[in-house]
Amino acid sequence: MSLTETTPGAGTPAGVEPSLATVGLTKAFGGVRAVDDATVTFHHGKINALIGPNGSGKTTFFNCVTGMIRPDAGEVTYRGRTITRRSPNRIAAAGIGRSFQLCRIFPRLTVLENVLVGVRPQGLAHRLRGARHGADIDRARELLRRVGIDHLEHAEARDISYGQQKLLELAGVLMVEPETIMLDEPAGGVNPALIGRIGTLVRELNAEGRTFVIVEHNMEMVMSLSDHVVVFDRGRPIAAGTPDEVQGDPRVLEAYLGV
Ligand SMILES: Nc1ncnc2c1ncn2[C@@H]1O[C@H](COP(=O)(O)OP(=O)(O)OP(=O)(O)O)[C@@H](O)[C@H]1O
Repeated sequence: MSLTETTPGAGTPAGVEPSLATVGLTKAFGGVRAVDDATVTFHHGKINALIGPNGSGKTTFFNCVTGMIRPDAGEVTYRGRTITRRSPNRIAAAGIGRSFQLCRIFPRLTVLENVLVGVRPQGLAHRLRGARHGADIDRARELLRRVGIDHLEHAEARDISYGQQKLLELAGVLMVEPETIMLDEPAGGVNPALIGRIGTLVRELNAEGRTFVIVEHNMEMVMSLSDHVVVFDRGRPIAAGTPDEVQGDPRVLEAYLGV
């Protein structure tokens, strides 16, 4: 029996190129196996979603694959190359950008400065100094325009709405031109109008060639946006496929509803 048949989420259909992938990824906190022997493949050039009930290990999975925490066991590859246990900077340099469940912005910096600090991986002061090149500023402004908050360029980040902060974080991620973008709950705590804008941006950026891996609880967004959905329960994938396939999967209903 192939890996695809035994492990939901592990395989890639014919004609699909693997993007980010894990084999046997495991991370425990004390007695809790937050990610438990997870073998998952996301698809290059597609909008992938990672869903699952609260506490099923999605954020821990993101943190392991982006180098924020060290997995206890398992392999992470990106487009066929191993990136297991690399530092977050090296993983970013490999082409993977990410956002956080609770926005990571500098509240007392302006909106424009927040985008500029994404350009350089060193300390904050150095990043700001180094980023004051005209070309970087032009690009930061262009990205703010793109996400629709250019009118807020001089505002301090703490003074804009939470949804606008999510858009700001996305602009910061785009500043380093990642090939693959991982978003942790882009719609969480965001009003419906801005959720719509985030969805449209994801679609546009995907049409331009960027791969997405999105953790999200908003099922309407996930099902309307995604090409490929992986479902986690208790730290491991229990189903994977198109939105229609996973919605009809009894294992998914059981995980969500406990039926
Ligand atoms: N730093 C930590 N220390 C101890 N336990 C942790 C830590 N981080 C996560 N956990 C535990 O690991 C499990 C998975 O948590 P995780 O946040 O990865 O799930 P999630 O699917 O992202 O949840 P949610 O959808 O609620 O954000 C939970 O039981 C959580 O309490």
